[in-house]
Amino acid sequence: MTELAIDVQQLVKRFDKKLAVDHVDLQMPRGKVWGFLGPNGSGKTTTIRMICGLLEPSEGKGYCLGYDIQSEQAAIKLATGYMTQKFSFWEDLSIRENLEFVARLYHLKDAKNLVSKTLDSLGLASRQQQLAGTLSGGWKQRLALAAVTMHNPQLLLLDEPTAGVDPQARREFWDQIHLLASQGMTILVSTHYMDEAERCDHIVYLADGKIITQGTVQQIILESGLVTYRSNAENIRELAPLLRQQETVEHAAYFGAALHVSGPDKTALYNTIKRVAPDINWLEVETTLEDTFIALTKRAGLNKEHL
Ligand SMILES: Nc1ncnc2c1ncn2[C@@H]1O[C@H](COP(=O)(O)OP(=O)(O)OP(=O)(O)O)[C@@H](O)[C@H]1O
Repeated sequence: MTELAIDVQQLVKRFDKKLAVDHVDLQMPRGKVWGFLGPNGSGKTTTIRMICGLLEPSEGKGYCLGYDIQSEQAAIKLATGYMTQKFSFWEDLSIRENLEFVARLYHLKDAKNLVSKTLDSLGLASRQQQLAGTLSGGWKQRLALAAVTMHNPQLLLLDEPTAGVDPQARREFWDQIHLLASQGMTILVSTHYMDEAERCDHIVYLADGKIITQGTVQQIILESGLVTYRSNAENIRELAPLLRQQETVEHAAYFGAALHVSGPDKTALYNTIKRVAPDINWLEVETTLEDTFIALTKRAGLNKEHL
């Protein structure tokens, strides 16, 4: 068994003239939870689809669980579970019937028992007779997770699995993710939520198809070299646009009622905020992952309106 769950080199995907994925290298060890982050359209889904053999790369090569992504797609499909952004079910079938159908698709042995076990482990047993079409977002997502893990894949690829799901359901979903990881499953999950990113062993940040940075949360924040000041002053909203125009300010963004101002040079940043907003109290705070990603996206020349 290879040590790397994913080992791809120089992956490129072009859709006509659009370069969706731009020479991506990924070496992901087994048994870890990796997070895929990046603005909308940065290439996360396209990369995931190439890794699991659903999309032919324009260039590059690689292996998923030791299988060649360009010639061994069938083996990859059996060894992975892929939860797409818009997972779908047979709405007129019950939860149990949906899972039994999936079990048959994978030719799983002793399907009835396996479905019962899966229903129990994901807390779905009490609702097994409910029609999938009548489930709320959180329950649908649980059903989707059951469907993609029932064949006991070595690798789970989850594409924004918690989008539109309430905080309680998101937390429970992440408890399941960590449980599966503790049982040896490797998990790659794309997300826009910072709290979810912080629950990953390793983060890969993409912008415009390229990997901008990767590492643990601490490494990414440290390597950004950013210093951050915060103010809760009442009139700070009036000053924010002016602060954003300053050369030494790399980003200024609200976190609730507080304004975070970040830049790479501590002295220059402090001098700037004291010049622009002299009567306001500023407190140096730890740079957050969100501060870092906003600044990195800007460094890459990718404000949202450009995407
Ligand atoms: N089948 C396709 N045909 C043409 N362009 C595509 C196709 N699939 C993706 N793209 C383009 O490739 C780029 C990357 O898209 P992708 O869906 O991989 O981004 P993403 O990071 O997953 O975005 P999101 O966070 O919104 O899901 C986008 O500009 C998208 O419009």
